[in-house]
Amino acid sequence: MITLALSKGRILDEALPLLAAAGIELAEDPEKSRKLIIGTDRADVRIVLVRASDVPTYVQHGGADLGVVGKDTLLEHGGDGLYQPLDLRIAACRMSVAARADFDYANAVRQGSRIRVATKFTQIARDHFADKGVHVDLIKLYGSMELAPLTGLADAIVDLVASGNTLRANHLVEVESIMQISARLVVNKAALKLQREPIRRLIDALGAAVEGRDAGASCGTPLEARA
Ligand SMILES: Nc1ncnc2c1ncn2[C@@H]1O[C@H](COP(=O)(O)OP(=O)(O)OP(=O)(O)O)[C@@H](O)[C@H]1O
Ligand SMILES: O=P(O)(O)OC[C@H]1O[C@H](OP(=O)(O)OP(=O)(O)O)[C@H](O)[C@@H]1O
Repeated sequence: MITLALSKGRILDEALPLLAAAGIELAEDPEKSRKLIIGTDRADVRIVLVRASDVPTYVQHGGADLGVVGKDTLLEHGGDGLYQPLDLRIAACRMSVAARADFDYANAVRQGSRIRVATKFTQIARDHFADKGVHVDLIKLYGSMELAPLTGLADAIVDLVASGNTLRANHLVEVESIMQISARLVVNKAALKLQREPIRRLIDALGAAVEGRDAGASCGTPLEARA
């Protein structure tokens, strides 16, 4: 049996078409069911539903053989015991620094001021500001980061940005992009040794599904617009 960990919401929504293209259909709709273990049309593959931030933990400790997880979550957790064979290019967004329009971030950086930064992504933020040589006081939050600069809790935030709608709705501006983010397939290293053939086949099928989807998406796009 191969166990794949997924989280409900955007990862599940965007992973399902890839799984289908790789020949795996879920036996029931996870958004409608309260079940946490969902079978598939393949007797040797099952899905476990966990919180997005728990996916690396499940895979690292063998609660699942594989998982789909955002690069942000993976960097925060650390990659110990995990093999990362595929960028699935789903749940795409970027990690950015944002602040109120009246906070002069560039000037604060230039002056060497200490900046108060609120974020759920403390590891990524710490590494980013250390690389830049910027002094920061990090304030750990678990959600609604956008509120922090509006209430005076922080000068800036480090958060995920996709359309930019959340920042705009809260009158914040993106002042620096840290990195592009997308979801990765992660595999338990020990499981890969023990079940090499079936797991390898699944990785290859998902890799082909990603390539097929992206080749299909670029068909019909004018050549000059293709990346
Ligand atoms: N607005 C967005 N657009 C596209 N991808 C996103 C967006 N926000 C987050 N993501 C990506 O999707 C992943 C899963 O996000 P999701 O909102 O489902 O879980 P979460 O709320 O961050 O996790 P948890 O429930 O464990 O706190 C994130 O880790 C990130 O990689
Ligand atoms: O640029 P946008 O398209 O507005 O997307 C960015 C928002 O998406 C994520 O939140 P999400 O919707 O996942 O809510 P959550 O963090 O509360 O789960 C992220 O934390 C931002 O708030």
